[in-house]
Amino acid sequence: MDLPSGFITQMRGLLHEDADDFLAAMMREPVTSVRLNRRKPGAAFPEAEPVRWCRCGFYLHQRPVFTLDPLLHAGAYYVQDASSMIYHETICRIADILSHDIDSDTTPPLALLDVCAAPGGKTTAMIDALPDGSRVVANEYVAKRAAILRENLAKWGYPDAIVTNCDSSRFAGGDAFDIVAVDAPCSGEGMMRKEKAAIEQWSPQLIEECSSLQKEILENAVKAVAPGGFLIYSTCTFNRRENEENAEFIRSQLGMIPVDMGFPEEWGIPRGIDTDIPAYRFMPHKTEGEGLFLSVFRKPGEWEPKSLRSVSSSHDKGAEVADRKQNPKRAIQRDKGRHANDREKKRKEPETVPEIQEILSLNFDRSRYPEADLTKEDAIAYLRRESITLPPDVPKGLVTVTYRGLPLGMVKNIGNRANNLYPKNWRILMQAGAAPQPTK
Ligand SMILES: C[S@@+](CC[C@H](N)C(=O)[O-])C[C@H]1O[C@@H](n2cnc3c(N)ncnc32)[C@H](O)[C@@H]1O
Repeated sequence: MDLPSGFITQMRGLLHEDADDFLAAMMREPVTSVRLNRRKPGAAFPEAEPVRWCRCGFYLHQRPVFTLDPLLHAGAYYVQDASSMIYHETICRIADILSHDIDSDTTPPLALLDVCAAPGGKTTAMIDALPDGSRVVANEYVAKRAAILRENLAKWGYPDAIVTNCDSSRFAGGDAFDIVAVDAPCSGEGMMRKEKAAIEQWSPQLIEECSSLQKEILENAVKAVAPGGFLIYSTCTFNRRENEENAEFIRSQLGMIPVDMGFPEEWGIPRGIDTDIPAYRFMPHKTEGEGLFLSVFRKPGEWEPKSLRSVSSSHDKGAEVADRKQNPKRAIQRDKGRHANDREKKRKEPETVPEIQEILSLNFDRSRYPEADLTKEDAIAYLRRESITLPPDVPKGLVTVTYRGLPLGMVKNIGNRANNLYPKNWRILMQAGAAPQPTK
């Protein structure tokens, strides 16, 4: 792997005597890590090593063929770079600050907006650190990526999360959210070990373009933060222009107050470079994981735990929130159609097939349908959308299929076989038997 010479020069200028160690670490293979879903327990990785800054994160010695693990599709864990898992601890610490503010031992449910959310790694990490009942809006600007985000969040199962597909300007104003996260599109220098494209696309001009897009997103995002609420700004790049300089922009131009998250020294996370703003830089020669810059800010004003308005509570409604803003007339007509559909559906019950989002949701009423727990082989066949055969004692009709007790989806059991109702566009294409890869 040849790093761009301009990038090497930039990093030598930033890191001085540390630069050789950094460049050597950039040549090493990335490590594989996973984060467990605290609300869907069931996954276990024996011999995994804990990630210091995330109690539910683990490094693996081997990279399993994740696609062929039904527990991944059930939402029991997420494959995530260890550095990004700092979002979990960041939300834990923000929640502590907020409960302290109101002299309470517990944090009330919060409203959180993730402005740049796809594919959903940081959203799911934040969800796991939020108190139950918190409302989450996960937004993604690129429509195709929003579809992946919707799938990943559905699998994670948190019921009070919605997905939107908007420009960040849609959120400017309203002061509605206790926490707003901007994990900004960036030049991706921190991903060079994992993604060849990050090397190929690198240029000083790209850094400039990213830096100004980030400022635009940040200006909008800050307007969505409630008084006394928090803004988290992160990138997966190393240059100061997109990192410390934008953190300075947030403080001086957007009037936000930097907050030190106080991560312990023994976690070994380097601080920001040439700045008095408390910021963290995950660097591969210091911390096990890819590059990440993180800084946290607070909006001036008194925080009140009141921000749970105007955020609806199902994935589907979420899509409509986005739609409605673009075309209110069409949304109203669709509403009329929906009420008629609801009546029709009621008449046809119990044949109505629940949406996959509902089946995977932690709120799914599992007593509504009989369940069949699948072997790993059958679970993979199910995820491939093949028809499977259930044991003879399973009732005919709609059946929830589970793997190690976690719902995967539904089938319509007709006795000698069961028709597969897994969503077409979610089906896995990989054949069984692919070999795991060593990671270190
Ligand atoms: C660093 S990625 C987000 C990764 C995500 N937070 C995660 O942890 O899984 C940045 C995201 O910003 C999106 N994006 C691109 N252009 C954007 C824009 N103009 N406004 C907001 N987001 C944008 C990208 O499509 C991408 O999904």
